[in-house]
Formats: sequence, C-alpha cells, structure tokens
Amino acid sequence: MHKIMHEMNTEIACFRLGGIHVIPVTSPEIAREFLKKQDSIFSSRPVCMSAELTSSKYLSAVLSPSGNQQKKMKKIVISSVLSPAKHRWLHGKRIKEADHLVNYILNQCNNSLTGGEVNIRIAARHYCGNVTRRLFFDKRFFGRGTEDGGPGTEEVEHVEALFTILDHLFAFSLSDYVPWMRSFDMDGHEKILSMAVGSVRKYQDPEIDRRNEMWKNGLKKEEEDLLDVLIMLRDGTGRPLLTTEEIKAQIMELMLAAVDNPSNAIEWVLAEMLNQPELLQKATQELDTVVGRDRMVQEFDLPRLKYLKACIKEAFRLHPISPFNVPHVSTQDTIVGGYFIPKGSHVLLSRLGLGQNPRIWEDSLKFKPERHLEDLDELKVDLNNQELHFLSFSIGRRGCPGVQLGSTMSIMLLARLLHSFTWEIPRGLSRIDLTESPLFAIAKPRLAII
Ligand code: HEM
Repeated sequence: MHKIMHEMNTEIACFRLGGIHVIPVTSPEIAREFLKKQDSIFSSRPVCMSAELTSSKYLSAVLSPSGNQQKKMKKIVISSVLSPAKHRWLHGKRIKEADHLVNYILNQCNNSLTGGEVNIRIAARHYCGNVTRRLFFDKRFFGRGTEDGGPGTEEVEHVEALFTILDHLFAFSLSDYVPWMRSFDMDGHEKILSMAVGSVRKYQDPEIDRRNEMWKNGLKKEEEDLLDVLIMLRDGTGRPLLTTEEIKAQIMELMLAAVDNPSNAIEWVLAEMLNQPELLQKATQELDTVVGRDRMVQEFDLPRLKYLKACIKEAFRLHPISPFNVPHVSTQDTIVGGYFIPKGSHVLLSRLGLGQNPRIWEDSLKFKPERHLEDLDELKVDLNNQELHFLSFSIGRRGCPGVQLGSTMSIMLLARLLHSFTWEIPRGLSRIDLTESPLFAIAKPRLAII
C-alpha cells in the first residue's frame, strides 16, 4: 500500500479488498479529520479472525467493535486499571522491576563468558513483560527465572507468544475479506494464533482461577494488584461486575498492549545512539545533571529528562513497531478530506507514512531527537503527539488510555540503561546495521553504587 501510494503521490487511498474498502492515510491533516472532527463515526474496530480469537469473541476493550461490551470494558480499563490514582498505587511494583533490570544487566557485565554482551531485545521485552506481570499478578516470573535474573522458559514462552499474537493481529489474512474461506485457513494464521493464544493463557488463566478461589475461600482480604481490583469490582447491586472470562480476555489484551511499543522504541534509540555517540553523550550528560551519580533514576526524575524523552519520541516517529495503527471502522457513510467514505470502511492511519512524511518533517529519514525538544513539557512524562505528525499513542475515543504507564515504562527503561551502564558496539563491528536485529551491545557499570 505504501509503495502504491508513493507511486501515485497521494496521502490517502482506497483499496478494495474483497467487499471491504481499506483506506490508508499518511497525511496528518486528514488523519486529524478522522480522529478529531469525525471521531465518533470512526471509532469501531474490524470483525476479523485475529481479533475474535485474541479477545475471546470480543469480550475486551481494545479489539472489540464499538458497542455496549466495548464501552463497559473501556470504562473499567480507564477508571480502575489505568487511572492516575492506580498509577500512584502501583509505583512500588514498577520500581521493583526497574531495579531488577539493572541487576539483570549487572549480572551479565560480571559474566566472564559473555563479557558484558547484552541482548537488548531480550532485556527490553522482558522488562516490559516483568512490569506488566508485576502489576497484574504481583509476580515477575510464572516459573523461577534464570540464575542471573533473566527470563525462565515460562517467561520466554509467554513473551514470545505475545509477540506472535501481535505479529498476526490485523495482519493481512485472506479470510477476513473473503469470509467463506475461513475454514481452509489458507495462510495458516488461525492455527498460529490459536497456539499462541493458548500459550499465553496457559500461564495467565490458572493465576486468575487461583486468585478467584482465594477470594471465595476468604484466603485473600486485601487488594494487592490489578487482578484483585478486577475480581473485586461490583455493580450497583453488589454483584461482580466482570465474569472470569471477561477478566481473562482483558488481561490478555493489556499484556499485549504494554509489551511491544516501549521495548521496540528503546531498542531503536540505543541502536541509533551507538551509531551516533554524540547522542549517547548528550543523554548521559542530561542524566548526570538531573539525577547525579550517587543514586539511581527514579520516576520523579522522568519528566525533566527532556532529551531522553525527545529520543523516544524520535524512535516512535522513525521506527514505529507496526506500519499502521490499529484499524478504525466507520459506522456510517461520510465525507472526509473531500472523499466519500462508505460505512464499514477500514481506516488505517499509517504510522510509517505520518512519521516519515517529507512534507511535515525535514530530513525525514534522519534520527534527530532535537526536533522534539521545543514541544516537550518538563512537568509531564507524556510522549504523545496530538497533531498526529507522528502516531505514538493516537488520539480520540480509541486513543491509548495507557499514555502515562507506557511513557513511564519507556523513559524508565531507557534512563536506567543509560544512567547505570556505558554501552559500546560489540567487538568486531564498526557500527550497528539498523536493519539487522536483535541489537546486541556491550555494557559496563557506570555508577559506583550498583
Ligand atoms: C509506549 C507505549 C504505548 C504506545 C506507543 C501505545 C500505543 C497505542 C496505540 C497506537 C493504540 C491504538 C489507538 C487507536 O486505535 O487509534 C493503543 C490503544 C490502546 N492501548 Fe496503548 N500504547 C502503549 C502502552 C499501553 C499500555 C502500557 C497500556 C495498558 C496496559 C495500553 C493500553 C491500551 C488500550 C486499552 C488501548 C485501546 C483503546 C481503545 O481501543 O479504545 N497501552 N495504544
């Protein structure tokens, strides 16, 4: 789609796939018309195989088409899971995992076999997985982890399965456009997704069942994590607000929502910094000025780390985790940017096309964090872009309600890596090939206190 749009020199197009109009957009002005001016018309989601399997037939907030169930779940996610009060309540759990990240990398520095060579992708993805498991289940590992604090087989399977699901969610699958072909599973997506969903649920669901039992048996009396919160929600008549199936589906979805964007952005920032060491130097200078060298970075430091925040925004702009935003579906005929958009169209805001639009961004393919410095607020962690000049958390009714948590996780991950360690390109390489992955880098302790 991007290639055809480039050839046609257009920032909006319409592709007819089966019976569905699919509309990719790379213009921020038109994107804002979809998500600001006409947001209420474009706030549904597609009905498709991948969303159906992942959301247990549309029980949860992110993947369900608009309607009563989606409204109920989104309200709960906003008010009971991601509210500012809950964010403050969960502070200790997030810090536990930030401390653990530093210990895990320190153990790799001290490992004479690897000589401090760290797989950044594993460190970053597992930090995100650990934080999210900690918030929901009050545990880092489903099993015992490895001796150096790394993920055990259970966490490896869990996080790999989450990424397999993310890779296939809304990926092009023939039967989504030609429904009678679904039983043939021609591209094998249904089989892959069913197995990955099974792998995630194999670990999460027994935790949820056990916890339910504990509340029922009176073994649990106090809410200690988000799973307790979800189990204890009550409606006006005192009955549980959520069924166990709804809790299982919603936690699955929030695990997916939290794991990919922060880890992907930080892997890219570090790769870019290794190739442009002056960026690394600026970031560490900022950390030394704001935090000093005799303690570790804490969450209250994060809003003032303007350069780091600019680096992460630049990674969201230039290296988004996915080429397109989660699809939005229109619920009535309308006109946008002068074009007729029929009811049921799938609108794909292009994360790549918006972030790299040469009309908006000078030198659009260059990683230049400075371009974001002016827009940053020293009092906030928020890494969103309301103008949709690039798409990080998106805006409007379907915009991400995890801006505070997602921004905090991303900045803390980068800040702890850069403040606690020095980083170098692995021996034998002169620069990082940005198309090659995952990223490996050599860490050495930087702070005397760790
Ligand atoms: C750097 C981190 C994150 C980024 C960049 C990000 C980005 C996004 C994007 C692009 C969307 C789709 C918006 C749209 O459809 O227009 C979204 C939706 C969502 N995100 Fe995030 N997200 C992040 C972290 C999180 C976290 C940590 C959570 C919660 C654990 C979360 C929960 C959600 C939910 C519930 C939705 C669905 C909103 C809806 O459909 O109504 N996100 N996010």
